[in-house]
Amino acid sequence: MTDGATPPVVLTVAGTDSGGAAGIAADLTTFSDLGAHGASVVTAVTAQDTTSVRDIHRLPVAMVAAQIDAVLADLPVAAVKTGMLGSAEAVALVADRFSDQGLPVVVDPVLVATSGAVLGDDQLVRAYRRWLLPVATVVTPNLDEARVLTEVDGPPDVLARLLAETGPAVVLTGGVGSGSCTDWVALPGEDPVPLTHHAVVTGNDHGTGCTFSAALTVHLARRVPLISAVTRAATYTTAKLRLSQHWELGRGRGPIAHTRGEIA
Ligand SMILES: Nc1ncnc2c1ncn2[C@@H]1O[C@H](COP(=O)(O)OP(=O)(O)O)[C@@H](O)[C@H]1O
Ligand SMILES: Cc1ncc(COP(=O)(O)O)c(N)n1
Repeated sequence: MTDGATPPVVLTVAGTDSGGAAGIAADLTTFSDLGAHGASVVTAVTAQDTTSVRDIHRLPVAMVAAQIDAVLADLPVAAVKTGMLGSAEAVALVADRFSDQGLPVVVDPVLVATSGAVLGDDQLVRAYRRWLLPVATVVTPNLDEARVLTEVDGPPDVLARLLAETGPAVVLTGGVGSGSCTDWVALPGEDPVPLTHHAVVTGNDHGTGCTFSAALTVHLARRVPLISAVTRAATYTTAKLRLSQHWELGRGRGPIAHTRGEIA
């Protein structure tokens, strides 16, 4: 982007993390870092730190709707991502509002926090399957989320293929092996493709999935083709993990960097 040019508008519909690692904090800093203007719709407020989620306050669905409507009525949104939606009603609302906008819709099906806290129940999982996956352009579950969504306990490529049969492209993230990570990309009706990159050995990975899906959303807003957008989002996420690799923040899984350090 050249200085002074109007940036693309990217919208996140997600929850807050009081510890500043995941959710809206991760999304807005990533949008900003990658040159997009971030709009944000808050679905839930979490009292959360690096060790746990202590409490969750879900906003009334009418307030979530009012925020979405305010943004859509005024700003030229180029792509949207969803994070923690918090209730089946919010999932249905988001599906309804974005089904006919003609925008890339990236769905990060947040069900469990890095700390292990459950952020979505069975009803929410059913709502994802019924309403939001059919509307999504790309869904970005990790292996646990893919298992919950498919109700199948298979390997990542099989789960990616199964999920892609429900409509969206799938990026099944985060198979961290010895020295490398493999994300599986599946398009409906095609063989899943593994994308492998360097793994950062760190305990500071709270907010990693949000950061990845936010970066992916910015690239899709700029109409970068999917495989290239996934590769660039993974490269960005890896650089941020490298930056915070040795940080000592919090007593649990520390945050992925949202600072602008020296990024190779
Ligand atoms: N230790 C790591 N080193 C490098 N990349 C990682 C590491 N952990 C996750 N990633 C990458 O970050 C992105 C988000 O993955 P993931 O950790 O599965 O998200 P989530 O927070 O939803 O579990 C993926 O591209 C994944 O490969
Ligand atoms: C508000 C909110 N949104 C998303 C996540 C998931 O992020 P992570 O998987 O890194 O814990 C989270 N913990 N809190």
